[in-house]
Amino acid sequence: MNDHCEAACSGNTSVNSLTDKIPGWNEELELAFSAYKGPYVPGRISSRHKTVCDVLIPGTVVQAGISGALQKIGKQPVVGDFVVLLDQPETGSRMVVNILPRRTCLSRGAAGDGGGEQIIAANLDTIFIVTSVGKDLNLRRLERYLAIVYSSGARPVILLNKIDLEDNPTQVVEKIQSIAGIVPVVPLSALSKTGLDALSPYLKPGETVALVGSSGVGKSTLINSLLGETVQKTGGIREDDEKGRHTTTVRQMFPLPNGAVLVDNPGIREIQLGDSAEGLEKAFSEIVDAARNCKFKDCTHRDEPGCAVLKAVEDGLISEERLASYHRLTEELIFQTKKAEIGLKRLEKERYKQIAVDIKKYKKFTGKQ
Ligand SMILES: Nc1nc2c(ncn2[C@@H]2O[C@H](COP(=O)(O)OP(=O)(O)OP(=O)(O)O)[C@@H](O)[C@H]2O)c(=O)[nH]1
Ligand SMILES: [Zn+2]
Repeated sequence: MNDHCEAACSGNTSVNSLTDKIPGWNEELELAFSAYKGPYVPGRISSRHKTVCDVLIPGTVVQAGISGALQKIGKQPVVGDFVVLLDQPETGSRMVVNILPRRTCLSRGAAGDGGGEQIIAANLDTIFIVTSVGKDLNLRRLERYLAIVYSSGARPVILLNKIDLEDNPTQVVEKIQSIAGIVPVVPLSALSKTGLDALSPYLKPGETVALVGSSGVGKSTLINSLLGETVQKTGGIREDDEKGRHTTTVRQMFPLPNGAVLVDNPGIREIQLGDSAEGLEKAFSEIVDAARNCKFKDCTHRDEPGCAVLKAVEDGLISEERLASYHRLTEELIFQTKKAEIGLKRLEKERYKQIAVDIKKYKKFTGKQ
């Protein structure tokens, strides 16, 4: 009996054996997968290429295609997805046929005219928002990341890296904490490996953790330090491994010895504010709380009379920068939503145009006017 068949067919023991072999596997997934029998095996997407995926199955990583049925309904497996794989070793065919329910979803506003959302990773438990001391530290950028991470459903943790270069790290942590609310801020040095112990509560067995943050803040260095080996190139020079090549296996999931897993790929690194209305509210919860007392329900907190948010700014309870940042991100969100709507309307218009052409053709064909 081969490894994955053993895992898929061995009844009650399968949850445990799969938890060991597919990081993040749990009873809920087991239940969702129980509908599948026979040549189906469970797996987790460790890397996504244009038309194929690398799938972690018990004991190994295999490459698989995506079933036509799945593509037809517009379901695209992404890094971190738990999937159902139709495995037929005798024909050498492997196909992702379904995606098991996602716990969390990291998305971004899709590039291009259509607007809309694009899911880039799934089932992330925690996202480390990495920043570093010095000129890279930008509170406004952190607020943006917080909004994105909140809306993904993952738990945000801010890492302040390169504290070996800072005389007063506590002061910098306090500054960040002023915008982070209840989100933990962890000072560390990825290079000299100080402070890494504070990450262990988030790197428990079965947990999936991704890293976001600007170029040069030390994400690759941190991954290498946590893994104790050089797996990611550092120094900001990165090859484009995904360029149309389907055969290279780009490592994007890095299992830690204890069973936790780090996820790192360019798509996650480059996230932007997408459909993050809910995340924005969580990232600016003190503004949302104050706004409950505004006189007008649709108050924009700019110049309305009876605005409780402006009053809180006046009283020094909320900083002007925070409110300005909230306004800026809200505007951005409205702009993106409008862009998406315009894209949809245009599609609709094109569809109607086509219908009109079809009707004309039909009338011509039947001789009716
Ligand atoms: N002094 C100091 N330097 C660090 C630390 N962590 C990373 N660096 C340096 O910062 C530079 C950038 O580090 P990377 O790990 O490549 O940064 P990155 O976030 O992966 O950058 P991209 O790959 O461009 O996204 C390298 O020269 C690292 O050696 C640290 O804790 N202290
Ligand atoms: Zn108001």
